[in-house]
This record gives sequence, structure tokens and C-alpha cells, in this order.
Amino acid sequence: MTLFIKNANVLNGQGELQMSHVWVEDGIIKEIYAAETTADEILRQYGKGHEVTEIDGEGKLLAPGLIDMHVHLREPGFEHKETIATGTAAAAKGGYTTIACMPNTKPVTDKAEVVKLILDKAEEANGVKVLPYAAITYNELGRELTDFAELKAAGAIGFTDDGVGVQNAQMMKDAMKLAASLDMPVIAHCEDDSLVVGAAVTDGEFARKHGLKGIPNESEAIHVGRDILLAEATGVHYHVCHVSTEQSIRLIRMAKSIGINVTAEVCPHHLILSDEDIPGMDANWKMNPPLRSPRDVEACIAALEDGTLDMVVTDHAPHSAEEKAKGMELAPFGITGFETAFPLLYTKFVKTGRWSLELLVQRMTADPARVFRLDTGRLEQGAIADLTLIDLNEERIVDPDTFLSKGKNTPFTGWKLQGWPVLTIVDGQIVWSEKSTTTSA
Ligand SMILES: NC(=O)N[C@@H](CC(=O)O)C(=O)O
Ligand SMILES: [Zn+2]
Ligand SMILES: [Zn+2]
Repeated sequence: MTLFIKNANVLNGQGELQMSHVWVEDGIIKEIYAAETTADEILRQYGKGHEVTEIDGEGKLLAPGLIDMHVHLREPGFEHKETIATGTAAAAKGGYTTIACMPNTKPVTDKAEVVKLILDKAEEANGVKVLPYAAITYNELGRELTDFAELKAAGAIGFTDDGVGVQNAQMMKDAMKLAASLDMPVIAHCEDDSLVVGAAVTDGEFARKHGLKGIPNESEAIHVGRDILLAEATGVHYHVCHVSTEQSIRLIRMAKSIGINVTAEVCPHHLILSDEDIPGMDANWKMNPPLRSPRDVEACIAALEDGTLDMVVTDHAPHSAEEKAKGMELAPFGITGFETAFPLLYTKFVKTGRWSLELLVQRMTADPARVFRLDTGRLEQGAIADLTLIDLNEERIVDPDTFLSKGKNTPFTGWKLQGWPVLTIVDGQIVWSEKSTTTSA
């Protein structure tokens, strides 16, 4: 398939938007033309004999396809929450072209056959690239290491027990040693169970007001500190999941400054919401880690800006309406993310002038690609044509009824946002489009 995307705004190397036409052939960006050459001229010259699908960018932003290195697709086992088909559809609608899915499925992704099942289902789905993580321990129980070599051979891209922390330090050290020997990363959900005390929200304003037990910041940071020492000892690439506290950031910044191989991610909700924003006992505001204090939110924003936090991930965690209806204390942790992430961050940080558009795009594309050594996330001649077209001007209200995800669990219902993805391309194929396109011979 040949694609010709005309009149799109592309970020040049200097962070400026430049009106361009992009020619895509055999899944590769063949050429990026400056807008001085008219689209018709290019078509006359190069379009002969090709079947060309023309897309009018109408001045919208054309960016590398977004990359989300932390998502829950729920299949196998929790298909009432999400499936690989509905999750990848939601991802494409959110502008994502590559997503990495967590192993807390049923069965847990702790054997090669589960990795293969996920890859097979992804193959049958819409074309969004699905990279599976495998579990560190069988059933994520923290008792016995999985067969890392076999899981790597089956296609797993890293090891994590996301959903729970690895409680035993020796187990984590053994996991890191083994992963390092296979040149694979360890990705950690940092949570020390002995400090968590069965709470649903952070230990802060909201908990005090409602007489609830709270999850303290150090339950996260204590694992970050422990694991940084273990990463130093083993040399593994250690990646911290969904960082939410100032204390974790301090430790990561220090570790990076002395050359320890640590990277980290942050979620839109931890950049935008604090526990003081929670309107009441509504489980759509419950996620793990919980919304923290305004001070932690500011620390997360500053750390993403200076690169201490490398990338944005959604931690897309769909649950059914029935599950979330159990209320703040009993409902499962997690909120959906794919279909609101870019507009949220664009509206809250770029529109307000705090971030450049370039910074936001980089933290959602080139940076995750760099950290996980993925051959995507670039918009340049010769690169793989994973692309997303985004309307930066149209304002829309977040309405979960319009989500392609089965999960409607979001705290952002009713928010008025700008920066909505309108077309998503993977390997030069349109995988999602708001409008139909025209093909000319
Ligand atoms: N983040 C969440 O609140 N929930 C995740 C688990 C996790 O990411 O730890 C889930 O699987 O629902
Ligand atoms: Zn987690
Ligand atoms: Zn998660």
C-alpha cells in the first residue's frame, strides 16, 4: 500500500511545525517533502502506476505513532474487562501504534504458551503492535522464578510482576541476574506490602477527611531504593513502573547521576490529579499507585521535564462497571487510559505553555523507543511508518460512552480537551480513522 499524507504539520528537528507532505511505501517513510512542492506535483511525478491512498492532513499534527509501555489488555482470562481486540482498537483510537501488555492475566503470562496466545490474538486484531511482558515469578506469587529464557524465546520483551511488588529482595536479585544474562529488562511495580495496610487511597488529605487508612509514599519508594541497589549489583536494565512520589524520584535521579542503568515511567493521572481532587467515594478515582499530594504531582511533572522520568505510559487498566460500582474501598484499582492520554497532556501542559509540543511527543514516542530499543517512534526518511495524525484544535468533551475500550472507568468524564487523534497508521497501513479516505489509481 502506498500512502500520501499531504498538508500535515510535522515537527522538524528544531521543534518547529513545518507543513509537509509524507510519502509512505511498503511500510516505510520514503520521503518527506516541504510544502513548497505542491501535493499535485508530487502525485503527478511519483503516483504513476501506483495505487495511492491520499490523506489530507488539513494542517493537523503528524507525529510518530504513540508508544505505551504499560497497559493491561486483560486477555486471557478477564475478557469481561477488555480483550486484545477491544484494547488494541482503543489504543489505535488514542493514537498508539505500539503497546506493551502486562502479564497479570488469567492464567498469568508465566509460560511460553500464554505469550504465544497473546501474540496470536494480536496478529488477528487491528495491526497495533503488541509487545508482551512475562511474569518474574509463577502466578506473580513471588515464590519461584519463571523460565526467562523460554519466555524470551517465545517473544516476551521483559519481566515484571506488575499488579504486585516482588516482596523478597533475594528473589528480585536472582531475577535481575538472570534477566541481565539474557540482556532483558526487569520492570517493577514498586510496592512493599508490609507498609500498605489494605488502603484504597494515599495517606493524605482525602484519607484524613474520610477517616480512611492511607497508602504511604514510602511503600513505593522503599522498593525503588532497594531495587536500584540490586540493579547496581547485577547490571540489569531496571525500569520503574508508574512512579508517583517525590521520594522515588529523588532516588531515581541519584541513581541516574551515578550511571546506574535505571529508567522510569509516569502516568497522565499522576501528572494531572492529586488526592485533593478526588470528589468523593467514587472508585473511578482509585488506582495503584494512588493519586498523591500536590507536592508529588509537581515533582512528577518536573522529573518528566528534566528526563529523570523517561516516558509517559497510561497503565490502561480497564474494569467493568459492576466491579467499579463496589465503591472506593472494595472496587479493584485502575483506570482506563488510551483514549484520553494525549488530549489530557496536550491540553494541560502544552496549551498552557508549560511544555513544548516537542517535549510531549518525545516522551510518548522517541523516549520509550530508546529505552526499550524499539525500531519505531521516529518520523524521518527511511523510518518505519508508524504514524498518528492529531487534531490539535478541536475541542471535545470526554465521554466514556464513545470509548472503544470496554473499560469506561475514568476520572476524566466531562473534561473539555483538545488534541484528539484522528488517524493511526502502523507499518504504512491505516489501522484506525475517524473519516474515510480516498484511493486513486
Ligand atoms: N494500576 C492499577 O491500578 N491496576 C492495575 C495493576 C497495576 O498496574 O499495578 C490492574 O491490573 O488493574
Ligand atoms: Zn503496577
Ligand atoms: Zn499496570
